[in-house]
Amino acid sequence: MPTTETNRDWVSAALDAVEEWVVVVDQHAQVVFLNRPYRQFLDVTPETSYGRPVTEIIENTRLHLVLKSGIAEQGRLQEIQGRHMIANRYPILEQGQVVGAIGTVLFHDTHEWRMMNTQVRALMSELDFYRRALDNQQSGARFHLSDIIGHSAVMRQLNDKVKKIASGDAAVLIRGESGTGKELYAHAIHLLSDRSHNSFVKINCAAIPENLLEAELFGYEEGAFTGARKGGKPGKFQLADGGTLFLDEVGDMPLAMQAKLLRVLQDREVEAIGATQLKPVDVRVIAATHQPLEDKVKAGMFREDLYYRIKVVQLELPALRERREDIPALADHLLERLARRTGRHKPKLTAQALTRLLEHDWPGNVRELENSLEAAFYLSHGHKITLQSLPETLTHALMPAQQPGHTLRERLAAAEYEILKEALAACNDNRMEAAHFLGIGKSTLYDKLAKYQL
Ligand SMILES: Nc1ncnc2c1ncn2[C@@H]1O[C@H](COP(=O)(O)OP(=O)(O)OP(=O)(O)O)[C@@H](O)[C@H]1O
Repeated sequence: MPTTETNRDWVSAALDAVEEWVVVVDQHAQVVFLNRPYRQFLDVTPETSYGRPVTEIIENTRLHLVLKSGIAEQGRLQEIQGRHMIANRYPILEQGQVVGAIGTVLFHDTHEWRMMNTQVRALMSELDFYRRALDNQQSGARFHLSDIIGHSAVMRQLNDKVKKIASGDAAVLIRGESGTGKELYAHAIHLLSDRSHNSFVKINCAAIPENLLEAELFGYEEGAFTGARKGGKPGKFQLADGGTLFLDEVGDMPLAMQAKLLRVLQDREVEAIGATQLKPVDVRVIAATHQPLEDKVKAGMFREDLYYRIKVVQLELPALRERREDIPALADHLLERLARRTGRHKPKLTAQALTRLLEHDWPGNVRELENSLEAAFYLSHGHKITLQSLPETLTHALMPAQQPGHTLRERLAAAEYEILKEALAACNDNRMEAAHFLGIGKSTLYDKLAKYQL
């Protein structure tokens, strides 16, 4: 059994062998140990340094402060003899009492640190690239119900409903404003269902030109048209066979395609373009929309029979402003995700910044929160996100009416803001109706609402 003395020698020898510089102080902030590389850099010996106050031996040290606060400091910049270093400092505890402190200097020069950081970042972005490529290839569901953040009453009710309906085969229509998490829920339902071991396939009905949508959905046979791929191509329905097909932005599907989709859903058979035979498919459909489909049905732009077929179960996702109590947890989760992706520390939101996030109306919902935090994350210095690091859309969300200017442009903007607010109130926040009421197009209204953060 080695004695305490030989143990101590052994530990000193071990600490001398590492590249990092190590310093240990007692509870009076006097040096009790400096490893050899650190002694060489400081040009001291044990005889000239041990027992002396650390502040006399190491320039800009904070070990004496760590002794007082009992709080560790990590990754701090420290300048010694004109060189910048990255230092870590930890209190040493014995039975809950601070009995000393230990400091390490990781990179002796910020250049060394920057090189390392650049390498890590390059690796992380490479990893991100391959992860995304893999996701696209598998086209699978990635998000579980547990990945959906929200403990507000409305979210708890929603999640209870999801658990009840997920296992069946009923068609689900997910409704909610843009960025509320409709796709996330589609993933979660698939993963909770009996189809989870089969494919989850997504198609965005708004993003694919009308003339290509049929081929995308139902596939084509070899020679079906000029330019058709040799061997043909399976459609999303065939790819999702046994699994789930997620029809995003279903409200934007052209009428002709709606008729074909309805037939497939009723007969459970698909006919690829150029095929002579129908093929059976077993697909559960989850559709999503940010538009009021009833209005589209009334306007003759969406088939009523298809509407009833896809909305066997309806899920209404709340806007973020209707569940503000979830904002702190969501912000924390999104910052954690950013930190993991970039290999940086997760910054903390200052109280002021958090208050601002809680006040904002979030027309773009969780996606807007995510984008705002990402911008702030890159703008912030150190470990904090302050009010100043938030994007201008949040900090300058002072409405024109609150700050009426003098110029014609400012006064017109203030009047426009008031008119929009009144129209929304008169139409119970129904944007389609408000656009109609004001005699402007829907997209013009959306642009104006975004401009004034309404
Ligand atoms: N409750 C939530 N918890 C965690 N992240 C969320 C939540 N809701 C949304 N997000 C994140 O917000 C972003 C937008 O979500 P998603 O794409 O599912 O919204 P969407 O309603 O389908 O939007 P759109 O209608 O514009 O397609 C995603 O990055 C998603 O991960």
